[in-house]
Amino acid sequence: MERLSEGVVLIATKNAGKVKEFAHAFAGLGREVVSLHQFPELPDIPEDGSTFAENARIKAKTAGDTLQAIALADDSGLRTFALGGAPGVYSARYSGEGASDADNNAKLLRELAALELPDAADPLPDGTRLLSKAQFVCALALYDPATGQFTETEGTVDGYIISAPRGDGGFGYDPLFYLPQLGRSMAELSKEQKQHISHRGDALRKLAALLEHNG
Ligand SMILES: O=c1nc[nH]c2c1ncn2[C@H]1C[C@H](O)[C@@H](COP(=O)(O)OP(=O)(O)OP(=O)(O)O)O1
Ligand SMILES: [Mg+2]
Repeated sequence: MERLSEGVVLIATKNAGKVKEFAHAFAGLGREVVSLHQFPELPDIPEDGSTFAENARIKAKTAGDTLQAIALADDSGLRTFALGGAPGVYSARYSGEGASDADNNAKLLRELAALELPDAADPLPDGTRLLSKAQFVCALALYDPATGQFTETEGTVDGYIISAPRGDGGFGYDPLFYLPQLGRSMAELSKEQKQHISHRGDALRKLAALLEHNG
């Protein structure tokens, strides 16, 4: 098993989109990241918690204990107002186990269309409809196997689900998540802009503040 070198941050994730965002954020602090892609022999971690925070703790503890390294885990997802908060903690497997981002986005639009609700706000100039208020949530858990302690934060960002995808940046539900204050979808932002506004950026800044405060 590959040894973790000093100063490298272990991110307990297999999501390539998250890895890119953490790599960008930690590069600003002069740190490199490794993800679970570097440890293919580790079995998949069951995410059977009922909250984002619980799932983040499960992933951080399993990876941290197994690899005997401080581990940072991210459990995140989308809450859609018109769907009573769905897909929530089921965001990654909304359209079934092993679902692709495209499958999940298609299901989200199908479910919203089936409701036949009035739009949540006026359409965009090109006719794209704002179907529902929505929120991205990111729970972060940093776990130290030497002490058994967790440091945890949660970040959010509010927006709208739109009727047609925009942009090709980011990952997951980003092309369908519209930020009215920027007039763009999350997938139309640069890495810097996404980090500035996103649930993950929010949670990371809160984590940095907490670690600084706790010494
Ligand atoms: O910034 C984001 N932009 C768009 N979509 C996002 C974002 N953040 C989370 N999401 C969606 C993707 C996935 O459908 C679910 C996360 O599920 P979640 O279990 O936390 O991650 P995952 O299974 O992809 O990787 P892993 O558990 O190995 O970290 O929410
Ligand atoms: Mg997952």
